[in-house]
Amino acid sequence: MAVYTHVSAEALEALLARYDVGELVSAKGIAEGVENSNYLVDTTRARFILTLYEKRVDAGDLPFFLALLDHLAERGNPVPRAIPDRAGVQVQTVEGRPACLIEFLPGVSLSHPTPRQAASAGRALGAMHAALRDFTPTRPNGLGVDAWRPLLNRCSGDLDQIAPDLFATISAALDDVERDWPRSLPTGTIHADLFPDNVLVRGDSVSGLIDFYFACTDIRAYDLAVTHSAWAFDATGAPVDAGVGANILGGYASAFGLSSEERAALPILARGACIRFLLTRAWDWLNTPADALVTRKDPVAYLRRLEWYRANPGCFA
Ligand SMILES: Nc1ncnc2c1ncn2[C@@H]1O[C@H](COP(=O)(O)OP(=O)(O)OP(=O)(O)O)[C@@H](O)[C@H]1O
Ligand SMILES: N[C@@H](CCO)C(=O)O
Repeated sequence: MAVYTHVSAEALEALLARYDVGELVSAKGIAEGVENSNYLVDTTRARFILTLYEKRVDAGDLPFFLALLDHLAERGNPVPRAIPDRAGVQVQTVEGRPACLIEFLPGVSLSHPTPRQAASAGRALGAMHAALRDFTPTRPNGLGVDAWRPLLNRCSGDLDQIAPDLFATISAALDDVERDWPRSLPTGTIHADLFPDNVLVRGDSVSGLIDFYFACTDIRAYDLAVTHSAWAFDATGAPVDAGVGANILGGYASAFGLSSEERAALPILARGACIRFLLTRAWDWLNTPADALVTRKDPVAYLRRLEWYRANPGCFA
């Protein structure tokens, strides 16, 4: 579930009174998601998402994320904008939390993407990188390659509670990734978390890209590697239809292009992506009580992906 903060009807009506969006008809909490509190809000004029930012999103980063969404939407990318109130303000305070009223996008989020949907998602990622070529604000990647060793050390030997010898396995994998990490590939603004559940589709086509709260400035091909690692495997970490991963790459290359240097770096970038998601999932696993309302994501599914990329270095050729 992802409703950490309850929003009263009075608070919601007071919020909507600041906007030209009609009168409140109904509001209900959205169960999906783990980071923020999300409500589906219907007014007499339209449907919206109300997001209250919880623990992981730093309010100081919101201007970057909102400028990014405006920039992408202005260039025709299917991303939800935060609606400005009558005074032009996008970030409000609701029940003591920073909050935004956000455009509702049509479509459903995917749990088992098909190769055609993957091709559309790859194209959407490429189109997003193209539209961000002239986006000038920057934000360091707080979960980039330089953050993984400190995070590994914070998890420490507790990792072995998750799988035997996990600390030693990830330590050795990280030695390789740090040694071979590309330092001169093109960088730009990246989504950094384009999992199937952050993509909305109608039929075979992408209708929305959401959840930009890890967006940052980093290697563009790393975004492609993250996306491949998220789409080409099932929830247990077993590879799915090879057409899914191939079409993520093909769709991306057709929309933005992929240089031979970027393609050659994908195996190491993908192993880095596996370490990133394994470590953040492991941290949450070790620090979230098993009976908490939030569903913990399985770190071992990313160990399986890491092993698969090590065994299949030619998969991006
Ligand atoms: N702009 C939007 N338009 C339509 N549906 C949306 C929109 N934003 C969010 N949703 C719906 O709300 C659900 C939860 O949103 P989201 O994934 O952003 O949650 P979160 O808790 O912020 O992030 P996370 O996925 O990292 O847990 C999504 O799966 C999607 O169904
Ligand atoms: N997409 C991440 C969660 C952060 O939104 C994961 O699956 O581990």
